[in-house]
Amino acid sequence: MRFLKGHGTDNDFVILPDPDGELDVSAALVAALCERRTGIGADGVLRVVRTKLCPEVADQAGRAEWFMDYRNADGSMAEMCGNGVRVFARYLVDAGLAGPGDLPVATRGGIKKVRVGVEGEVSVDMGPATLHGESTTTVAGQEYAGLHVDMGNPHLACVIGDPVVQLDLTHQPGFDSAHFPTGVNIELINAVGPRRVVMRVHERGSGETRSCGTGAVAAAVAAARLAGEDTGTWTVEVPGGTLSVVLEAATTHLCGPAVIVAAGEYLT
Ligand SMILES: N[C@@H](CCC[C@H](N)C(=O)O)C(=O)O
Repeated sequence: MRFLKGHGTDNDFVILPDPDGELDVSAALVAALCERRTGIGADGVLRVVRTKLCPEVADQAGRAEWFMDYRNADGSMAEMCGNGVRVFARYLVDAGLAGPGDLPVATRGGIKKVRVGVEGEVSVDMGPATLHGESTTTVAGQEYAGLHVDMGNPHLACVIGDPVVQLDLTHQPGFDSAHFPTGVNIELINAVGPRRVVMRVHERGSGETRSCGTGAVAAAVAAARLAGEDTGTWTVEVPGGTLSVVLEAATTHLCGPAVIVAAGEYLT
């Protein structure tokens, strides 16, 4: 099975080219691919398939040729992946399957318009953030309050006073499963300067990752709200690098590096 490997600020993905929809990508296969010792190793899988071949997103087929079939490292499906869609677009352009410029990509969270050049950073119009009130998480016995931000997928974005670099995120943080019945991505955030935050994230289905694009937008939204702002450009520092988030009245944008680093053959 042919694969490529790519990442955006160290949020890494196995890319499976499947233009004609021939692969049977089970949850077990995804988990095996993502396993860091016995597999290729990744936070998730991006299957690259023509939208018209996928009944679950058939309504998007007239507007986006390619569907990002995203899976978390445990094999579960997610609606959206902000870093993933930027890496996905980088792959399409590098492979000659799409031209540089504005590229619509179908996702379970709807069509996302990605702007990708022949080289350089990749940005995406992430759509509006939807707020659903507040909730709490518990990390190593400490409870933190946060904002439920929906970016197509669910986030609990917590701006906290404790230094996030010192948190132990090796275990699943506690959360209110009545509030988040399908699970949640949890961001722990420090406001460190004007429109600048430091973020760590524990992702649903993948554990702690070194970056999360939808999470970065959720973090900017939560920090902006505390600052009494709802528009502006925010810098989000994650363990894997730096992302830029633009908050506008009607939408949000995410920008940062997205690179393809390897290609090969998976043998089992
Ligand atoms: N890393 C992604 C988010 C991937 C999906 C998430 N784990 C979920 O289950 O919702 C990003 O860059 O947004």
